[in-house]
Amino acid sequence: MDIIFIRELRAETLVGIYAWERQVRQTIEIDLEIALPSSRACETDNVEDTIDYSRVVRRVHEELERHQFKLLEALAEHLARCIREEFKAPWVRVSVAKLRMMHGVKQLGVVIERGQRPG
Ligand SMILES: Nc1nc2c(c(=O)[nH]1)N=C([C@H](O)[C@@H](O)CO)CN2
Repeated sequence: MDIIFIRELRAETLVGIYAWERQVRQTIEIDLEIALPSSRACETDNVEDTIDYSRVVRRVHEELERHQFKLLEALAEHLARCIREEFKAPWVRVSVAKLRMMHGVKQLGVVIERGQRPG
């Protein structure tokens, strides 16, 4: 199985369970691992045969502009579904973290995996 990864993607978005969090954008950090439907690009050297990670980054920013969530779980689920559907990815791992939300904690967040990880 081949995987593309995107690490430490930072985005500004409205997310949180408290009223103030739905008015003030926060920086979140996203890590993605996305299984490729095939390893064809390793042979063809053609970006059309893989998932273009720059397109994924653009789509993540677009989705975070369009949608607001209370929980990081719901935000992660939305991104996982979007990536699986649009890029035909059989499996994704999505990690979403808030930075320094609590005293003494560098990051808080969730990791979800969706789909079948090819063997
Ligand atoms: N499991 C979760 N717990 C909490 C979340 C969350 O998204 N998932 N969010 C909050 C608040 O919005 C927090 O970030 C503000 O302190 C609390 N717990």
